[in-house]
Amino acid sequence: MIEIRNASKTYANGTKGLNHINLTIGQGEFVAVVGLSGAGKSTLLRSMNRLHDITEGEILIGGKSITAAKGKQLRMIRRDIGMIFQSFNLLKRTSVLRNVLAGRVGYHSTLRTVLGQFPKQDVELAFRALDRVNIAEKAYVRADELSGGQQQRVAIARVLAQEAKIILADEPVASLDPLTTKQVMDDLKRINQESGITTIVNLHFIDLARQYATRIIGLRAGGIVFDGPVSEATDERFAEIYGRPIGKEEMLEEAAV
Ligand SMILES: Nc1ncnc2c1ncn2[C@@H]1O[C@H](COP(=O)(O)OP(=O)(O)OP(=O)(O)O)[C@@H](O)[C@H]1O
Repeated sequence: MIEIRNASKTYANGTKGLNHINLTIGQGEFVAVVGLSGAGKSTLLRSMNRLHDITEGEILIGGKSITAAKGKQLRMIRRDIGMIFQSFNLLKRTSVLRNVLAGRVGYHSTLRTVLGQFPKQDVELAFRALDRVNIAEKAYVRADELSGGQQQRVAIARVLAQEAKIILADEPVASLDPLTTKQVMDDLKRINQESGITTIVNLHFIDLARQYATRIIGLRAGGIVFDGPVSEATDERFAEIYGRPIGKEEMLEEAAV
């Protein structure tokens, strides 16, 4: 469970990224966060694993305050949270398998991981993870030789190898074409359903949000302006979230034409 209590984030230059956010997300939910560029979607996601420090309030992960955690405590909380980025964030010149094994670094000493000494069980786990996203045959290929969609699958496999309980995906499909977008979203959804991993995805396209999420959170100027099931996220509500009628650029199906 993720609990966000009265969280605000003011950047050093005075910009308000988050404005008094209160939110509870239960284990196993699939949540899409939507809103215009600059609404605070990335700030919200990155605050959840403390890539950003909030300036007010508190965030609890599984009942533990990540806001207050330090050192080992912080590392232990972060071990349960997998991140997926628009730009994949892989070690490009390194094999797919090593990239997936990077998900295991939180479980071992730094020396062991620097030397690349992962136990046999980790390697087996990494292969199982690659299998779940259908790219086990690419294990020994260099990451930068894969297509964008395949690279994002490696990033998903890395999170699976990490045995994360929460996946935070910050615009995971923004660099992908429409077909690959659907494949990656299908992978995320299947993993959410099979393993009950809480999944929070920042999405630009509202048709994708409706198709894949069970709950939609709309942000505007750092605040929550909508929080409800997909059935309530009508075009009218989206227009309220965006502060204007929804346009073609917010629909994958139309943007793809
Ligand atoms: N490092 C930073 N320093 C100052 N302001 C920032 C910083 N990062 C983000 N902001 C500002 O905080 C607000 C929220 O940005 P954020 O990136 O979270 O929005 P977003 O909804 O994810 O938008 P996008 O889809 O464009 O990434 C914006 O006004 C943005 O300009």
